[in-house]
Amino acid sequence: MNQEDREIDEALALVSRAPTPTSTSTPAPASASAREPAPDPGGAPEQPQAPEPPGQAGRADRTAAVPAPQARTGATAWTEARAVAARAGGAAAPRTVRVALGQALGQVLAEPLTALTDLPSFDTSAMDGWAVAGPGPWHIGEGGQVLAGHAAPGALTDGTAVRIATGARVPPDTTAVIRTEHARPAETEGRLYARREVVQGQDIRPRGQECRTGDRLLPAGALVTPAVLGLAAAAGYDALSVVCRPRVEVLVLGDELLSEGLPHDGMVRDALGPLLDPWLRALGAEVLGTRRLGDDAEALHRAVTASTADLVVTTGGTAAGPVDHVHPILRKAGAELLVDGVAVRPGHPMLLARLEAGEGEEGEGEGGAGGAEGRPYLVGLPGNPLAAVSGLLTLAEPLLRARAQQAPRAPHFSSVRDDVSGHPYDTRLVPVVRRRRGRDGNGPEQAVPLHYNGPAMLRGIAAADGLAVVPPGGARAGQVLEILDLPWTEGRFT
Ligand SMILES: Nc1nc2c(c(=O)[nH]1)N[C@H]1C(S)=C(S)[C@@H](COP(=O)(O)OP(=O)(O)OC[C@H]3O[C@@H](n4cnc5c(N)ncnc54)[C@H](O)[C@@H]3O)O[C@H]1N2
Ligand code: MOO
Repeated sequence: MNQEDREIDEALALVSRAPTPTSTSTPAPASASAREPAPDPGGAPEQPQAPEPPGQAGRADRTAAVPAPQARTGATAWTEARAVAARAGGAAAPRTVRVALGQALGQVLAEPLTALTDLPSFDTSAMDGWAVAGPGPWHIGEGGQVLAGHAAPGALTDGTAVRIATGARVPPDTTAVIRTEHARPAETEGRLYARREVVQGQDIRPRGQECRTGDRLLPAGALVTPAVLGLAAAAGYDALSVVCRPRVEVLVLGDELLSEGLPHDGMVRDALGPLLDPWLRALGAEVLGTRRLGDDAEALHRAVTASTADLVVTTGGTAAGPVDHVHPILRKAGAELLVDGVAVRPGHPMLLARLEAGEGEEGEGEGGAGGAEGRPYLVGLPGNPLAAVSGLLTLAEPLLRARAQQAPRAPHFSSVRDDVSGHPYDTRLVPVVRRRRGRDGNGPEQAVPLHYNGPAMLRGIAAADGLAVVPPGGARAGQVLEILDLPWTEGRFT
């Protein structure tokens, strides 16, 4: 490891001493000092209480030897949970809306983008220079110059030339454009000579070269990127039909949460309200609001049943404690649990439920929030902050993407630099940073597992580029793992 790596490792508190794949606690980072608490595993699963499968200790590749998670816990397997969430999101016909171009960024086209005009819409000069007709030398016409944005110029007669600007309409009967630097005007003679051979049609962009009116430029479902906005504008659009952003309401539960200042008297700062709103927006949602409800079951029931959102996201209250109200209120609200616990660490108490249609929503048209298949959903995120992030990426993201008609994210893979400990039966999601090997940083890319990845910690994820999907039993250094990109680092692992 070079000096720069060492410094960054220290700053990010990377795992630089690799844990063994089967250990249930990871060592403190190499940079650990007296400032740090006594070896906080900071990442080892907190509850791998099930015994290691006999005779397998120390092996990372023993996935096949462990019983199916369902058989052990009733929890849904991680990949299946994501698939269930995606199916739920895709169940409803999409709502669509027409928005001004400037508002369409990041949304998905509800209709194909069809050219409203030929592009270019007239024969265009590709260069600053001279429009010429027929073979040279050419008589320099009296007509001045042809500029972009001006009305149709008159036709060129054979043997004449006229100055022309890039983007200007080419006069009818022009046979070529000669770039300024390839032309020699003899002002006294009133003639233009070419410095090199002139090819018929050179530097003229013919009308319709890029598309003809009615050509399909992009399919429905394409993501509106800045480039798509540019293309749409060029093709004549002032507004676009897009799939509506899924509406999400966030309900933050817990009497112990503070919204400002330092933690005190057993109270902690709400880390999830500030995190979820922008993260959900980055996933393409319209966040209707974030409300703090404390541990009030009645208020939670009212908020869930009255919500007009497509997706209600709750935080905390998913476990079986005395004030964990999410399961009881879902029962009371007649909700259908689609996922009740996932075989993933952290985050295993996460859940997904289909709610009854909200009041006044039943009559909405096809694809409305209350349509037969358009019922709203609830994703219950565990209260531990990294567990909540795990639930967000496992359940909320696939559901929102499908609801917004966005294609599932293409999986990325990267090899891990260090051994990563695993849960005996469950998938682990571990924050990683991207690094390139080699002195000049031009070697193959690697994912470096970060320390401080315990369920209650955000220190690792805050420094991360993605989350590595660690199979049951862990992974060895060099093993290729799927990496979940974070919305703000999308594509960095490609
Ligand atoms: N007997 C069992 N207890 C627990 C289990 C279990 O299987 N059996 N699972 C543990 C796991 S794993 C998790 S994760 C949590 C999930 O608990 P809840 O979803 O009910 O969350 P809470 O109890 O409300 O809170 C847990 C923890 O997180 C803190 N928290 C909550 N909300 C926030 C927030 N907005 N910002 C920051 N921190 C938050 C809260 O203070 C607690 O410390 O259950 C375990 N228990
Ligand atoms: O430990 Mo809990 O895995 O979901 O945070």
